This record gives sequence, structure tokens and C-alpha cells, in this order.
Amino acid sequence: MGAKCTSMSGNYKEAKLRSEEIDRQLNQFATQESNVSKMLLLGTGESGKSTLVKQMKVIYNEGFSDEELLSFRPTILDNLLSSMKYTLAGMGLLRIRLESSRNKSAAKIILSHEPIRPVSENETNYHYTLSETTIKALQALWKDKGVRTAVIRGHEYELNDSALYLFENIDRITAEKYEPTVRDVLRARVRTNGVIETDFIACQGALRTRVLDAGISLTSATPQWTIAKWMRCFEDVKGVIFVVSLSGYDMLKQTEPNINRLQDSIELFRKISSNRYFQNCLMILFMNKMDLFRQKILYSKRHLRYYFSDFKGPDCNVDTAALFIQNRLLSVTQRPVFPHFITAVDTADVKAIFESVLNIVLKRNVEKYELI
Ligand SMILES: Nc1nc2c(ncn2[C@@H]2O[C@H](COP(=O)(O)OP(=O)(O)OP(=O)(O)O)[C@@H](O)[C@H]2O)c(=O)[nH]1
Ligand SMILES: [Mg+2]
Repeated sequence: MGAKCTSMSGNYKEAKLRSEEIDRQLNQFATQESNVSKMLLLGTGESGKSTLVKQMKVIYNEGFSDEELLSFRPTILDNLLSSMKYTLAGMGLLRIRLESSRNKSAAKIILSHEPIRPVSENETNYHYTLSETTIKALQALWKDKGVRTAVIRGHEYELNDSALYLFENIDRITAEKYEPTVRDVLRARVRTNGVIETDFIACQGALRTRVLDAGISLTSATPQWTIAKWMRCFEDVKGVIFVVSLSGYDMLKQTEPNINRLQDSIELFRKISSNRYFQNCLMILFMNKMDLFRQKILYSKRHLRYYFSDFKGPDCNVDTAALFIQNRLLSVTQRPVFPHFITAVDTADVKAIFESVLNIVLKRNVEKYELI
């Protein structure tokens, strides 16, 4: 018995020493620039890449300072204004009338409003405020049943995914003392131009990671050689995170209105996953906007079978519909893919999924350096 105890404590000591040695080597590995694990975010426009980058800042870095939050104020007000402009244009397309003809003047005020310029380095329009007339016009329009009907039918004219959130928060957002919250910032929409890099340390200090938002507009029509040409700018990428917006299943592309948005993403995924440039990368698939997808499948009556005629599952069943889309995406490639359903605006969800993705990357690194 005594001997057994001694050998167990011996084993324990040995394991502890080995674990400490692995931790030391991993920390050393993580501090070298050449050991940064680069993860490249790719996907069609508006799939949620920049939202994931914002979440990396919230989860792994210092988050948003008060000043940074405030700097989003003009963008969010502009998003609100342009969403209302877009809704009014959509009403024209769908021949939906304003409920109250008195709101025609409100519509004119909004449609003729100049876009709000985002903050530049030399400028500080953090405290940009809409005029009282514009705020009243926005509020009156949001109360109009015609506008609400058009928002519900937003998928028919590409209304952006954050429009409803912004309209529902209209009074708070247009208040004189409005200070954007992190939730608001995650809903803000600015098209990315140029590469955005975000560095952070994950997996208890063992993995130095750089997430790259390529800021390139890719579609299924982008030729393979163009993809390869662009990707040469990104050396030593460990993994590609391909982001797909699930909520696009019932939407058409803005530029080519005969192409379904989800089909477009599936086709782009086929191209990316078969591109020779990414042959040695981990291929991670984020099927994003699960929150909106759930709402649509459960309540919108826009059943998946209307857009994918080979879907034979039951209506209003989120899991079956989501798995059908996952299988469709996985069927376009032969290579191993790590698929995840995700809601990029939900910090807890992103954290849990990212941890598991980064653990795979870490495991690969460890295997490479024969630490295990
Ligand atoms: N409700 C909801 N909205 C989301 C989600 N992910 C992203 N969005 C919203 O979708 C919009 C587009 O997201 P972005 O992160 O800017 O998309 P992107 O892929 O970076 O777009 P580009 O820069 O044009 O390529 C933003 O308004 C986000 O707030 C999600 O999971 N749920
Ligand atoms: Mg972006």
C-alpha cells in the first residue's frame, strides 16, 4: 500500500513537471513573432467578419474605451438614417403606402438628409446630433404601419440585418446624450476596406493569434486566380475562417438580383476550400446569424423549401433546416472542415466557439513542435 502511494506520488510529480515544461515551452513559443497563428476571415459581404473582429477585442483585448464607443455615434446614427431611407425606397418597390399621408413630409425630410460622415482622424464629430425635425420624422415614420410592414418584408429588398434593432432603439439612439453601448457597436455596419489585423493571446497565454479581416469583396463570381493573387498578401495563414450568413437563405444579392445570397456563399466556399493556396490551412466554417435564422425559420413563414427545393424536412424546425444548410456547404468540398453555428453579436457564444477553434490550432502547433 505504502509502495503504491509512493509510486502514485512519483507519477504525479512527473506529470506535474512535464505539464510545467509544456506550459513553459508554449509560453516561449507564443512570445515569438514567427509563432503568431494567423487566422484569415473570409466570406461574402455582410456575413459578419468585422463583427467577429470586434468580438475579439471585447473577449481577448481591453474591449472598447468610452471614447471608442462614442466614436461610433455618427456611424450608428448614419446606419439608422440610411436604414429608414432604404425602407422608404423598399416601400416604393413593394408598392406599400404610408399609413398616414401626414408622414409624407417626414419621408421627404429623411430622403433628402445628407449621409453622416464617419469620424476621420482629424475630425471629432463624436457628438454629432440629428436635428429635432429629423428625429421627429424618424419617430413618426417608425410608428407608421406602412413602414413596419415594409420592415417585415425587408428580405425582399435587401434591408440590412441591423435595421430592426436600430428602429426598436430609435428613442435611445437619437437622444442628445446618447452614448453607444457595446451591443450597439456590434450592430453597427461599416463596409471594411483594406486589411484589419487584430492580435490577441488565447488559450491561457499559450497561443498568440492574429485574426485578419481581409476586407476584400468576394463573391461566387470571383475567379480562382484572383483569389490566389489576393491571398499571396497573407503569408503563413494557419487557418481560414469562412463566414456564411445563414439568414441570407431567403435573400437575393444586391448587385445580381437573380442570385440567392446563401447559394452565392456556398459557391464561394467551394472555391475557397478548393483553392490551392489554402491547401495546408485548417478550414473552419462559421454559419453565422443563427439568431436571425431561427426567427425566420420559426416565424416568418418563408420556409426553406421555397428557396431550396430539395429540402424535404419539416417547416419551422430550426435544427433540421440548419443541418441541411451545413450538409450543403460540406458537400462542396472533400477536405476536412470544422463547422460551427454561431451568432456573432452574442459575445458568450463567440467566446465558446472561438475557444474550441483555437484549441484545435494550439493542438496542431503542439504536435508540430512534438511537445506531445
Ligand atoms: N443579428 C445579427 N446581426 C449580425 C450578426 N453578425 C453580424 N451581424 C450584423 O450584420 C451586419 C454586417 O456585419 P459585418 O461584420 O459588418 O459584415 P462583414 O462580413 O464584415 O461585411 P464586409 O466588410 O462588407 O465584407 C452588421 O450590421 C452586423 O451587426 C449576427 O450573428 N446576428
Ligand atoms: Mg467587414
